[in-house]
Amino acid sequence: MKTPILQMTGISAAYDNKTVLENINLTVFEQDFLGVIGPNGGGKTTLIKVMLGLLNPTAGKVTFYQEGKEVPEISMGYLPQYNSIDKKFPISVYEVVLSGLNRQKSLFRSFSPAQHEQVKQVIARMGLEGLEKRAIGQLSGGQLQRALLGRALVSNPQVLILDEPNTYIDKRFEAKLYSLLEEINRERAIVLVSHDIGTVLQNVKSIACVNGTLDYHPDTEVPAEWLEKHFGCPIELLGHGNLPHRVLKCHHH
Ligand SMILES: Nc1ncnc2c1ncn2[C@@H]1O[C@H](COP(=O)(O)OP(=O)(O)OP(=O)(O)O)[C@@H](O)[C@H]1O
Repeated sequence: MKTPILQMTGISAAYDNKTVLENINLTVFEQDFLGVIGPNGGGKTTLIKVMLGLLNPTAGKVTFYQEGKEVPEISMGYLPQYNSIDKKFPISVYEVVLSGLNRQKSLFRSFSPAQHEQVKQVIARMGLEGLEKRAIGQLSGGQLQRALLGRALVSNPQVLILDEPNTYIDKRFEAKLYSLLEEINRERAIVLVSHDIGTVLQNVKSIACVNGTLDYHPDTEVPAEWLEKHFGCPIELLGHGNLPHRVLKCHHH
């Protein structure tokens, strides 16, 4: 039996009266690995902003659960889109990861020794030892991604939300990211937004396709017709490694 931790019911969202999401229903379960796919501008980032409470919906509600009981909130870690990061901001790797604990710190107290220990452990887990003092502007894309993943994870959130993490790194490092995510998913739910349908289908447990409205698929045995219908593009099934995966055919919008 799957236990829900986050439920969106009848959610609509808009910017300046322009509706971008309409009547969305979606449940994220404990240990879920939900892939959010959809065309450019379809509303994927808007969906996770509503999940995170960064954008108020114009209709509907988001409900959170812990051990099956409704609670006012759950802890969520967030890896934002690459282009939303100010790489000139003068902050070190250590400070970036530490900032993931800001919500757990009382206003006029400094961080506790236990919290600094948590930061050190996460930095080691992300393979960033030795880079603690380096400014984020002097990191490679992959290192910056791991620092921000560390920030998202350091508070031990119940859900980890990643917006297009593949844009940080080149293809060679993508496999490393996904094995790290597989490990993280043993401890918590993950919501992954990505353009890359092929990679998503190989790694996630369930799929939501967002294009103004949302269509949910409870597993990754997604028929090509379903993807074509909801993604709005023709899609082809390809053999790739041990797993079949689907890619977009050449097409024009
Ligand atoms: N802050 C904003 N103000 C006004 N309109 C916005 C804002 N953010 C997004 N939009 C618009 O809302 C729609 C959905 O955007 P959103 O970023 O959620 O889509 P997306 O599916 O994440 O796109 P992409 O795949 O390109 O990242 C788009 O038409 C976009 O132009």
